[in-house]
Amino acid sequence: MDSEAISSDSHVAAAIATRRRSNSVSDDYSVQRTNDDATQCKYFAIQKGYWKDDFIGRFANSSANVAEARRFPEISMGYWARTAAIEKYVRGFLEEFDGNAQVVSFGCGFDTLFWRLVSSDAKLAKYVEVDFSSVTSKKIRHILKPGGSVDLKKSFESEAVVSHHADLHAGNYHLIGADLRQTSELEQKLATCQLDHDIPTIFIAECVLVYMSSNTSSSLLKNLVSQFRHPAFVNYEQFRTSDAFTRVMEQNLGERGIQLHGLEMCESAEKQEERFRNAGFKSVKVMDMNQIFNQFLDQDEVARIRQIEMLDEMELLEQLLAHYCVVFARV
Ligand SMILES: C[S@@+](CC[C@H](N)C(=O)[O-])C[C@H]1O[C@@H](n2cnc3c(N)ncnc32)[C@H](O)[C@@H]1O
Repeated sequence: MDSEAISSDSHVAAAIATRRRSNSVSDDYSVQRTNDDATQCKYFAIQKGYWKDDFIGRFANSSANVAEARRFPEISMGYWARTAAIEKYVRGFLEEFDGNAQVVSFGCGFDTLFWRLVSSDAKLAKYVEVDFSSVTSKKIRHILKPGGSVDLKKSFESEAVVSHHADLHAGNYHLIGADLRQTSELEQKLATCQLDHDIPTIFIAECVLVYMSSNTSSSLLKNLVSQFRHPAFVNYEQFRTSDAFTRVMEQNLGERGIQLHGLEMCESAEKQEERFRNAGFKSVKVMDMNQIFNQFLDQDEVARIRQIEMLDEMELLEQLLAHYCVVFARV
């Protein structure tokens, strides 16, 4: 067979594989793997000194090399800004209610915010993390594995009880395996965490809602407003999605079998506002990551971040930050 035929065959095969993946469980598998990317990028940025996290080393693969494109300073700055912004919103919320408040993290991946809060003596009533069972079971293994210099179990109020390999309950910390798109499965699993529906509760979705259809994420938000008396929501995801930047990103993700089913909600601040207001949230603030970087976050910290790896030009960073946003919504 000549080389052209081989290459066109492999093109066809790749296209068929992508189409198959997009409508099957392997689509979910590819989405779950985005957690590995986020963890490795955060681990890389932390090692560079962008921020301090004593816990991520338990979850990251310290021997894996981060792809060159993910080692650009712009990428590390973006990860720093998103982590810092979410942490600031959550800490502010917990302080506002003197710790008598709960945190629920949807699509938590290997996020370490629970440990960062507890180790800094932040007060909270309950912390619940949710992800696909295949992700939570891995997270549980990392939490419980012996050895290492940091013992994650030390942060728990009581001994960890694991069920079905995918759920862990330990005092005020809970990690549960559930598909956020499956309403009754999610509600059943959340019920095992005995959340108090009457106290203030902040929900986090860091790069998660975009993987679900707009209808599904909208009904998830509506359910929260109807079930919790004082919910707040901090959402980080793509933004300004109708230009070439997003098309290239979509194409790259598509080649890895990842579809962004909820991208239409990320088009503009108006779309985000509409989604949260329709779900019953009364106040909705949308900031793109340039605003987060230059106004919302501590400017001494921003100055320190800028020194770590000096950029020759700001255009790429500004372009990247313009395509992500944080939404903070309250009832
Ligand atoms: C890009 S990763 C982000 C992980 C973490 N929030 C962070 O920012 O480091 C997306 C996460 O959302 C989870 N996720 C996406 N769709 C989900 C669903 N329908 N149900 C449960 N988890 C989901 C994935 O498994 C993955 O862990």
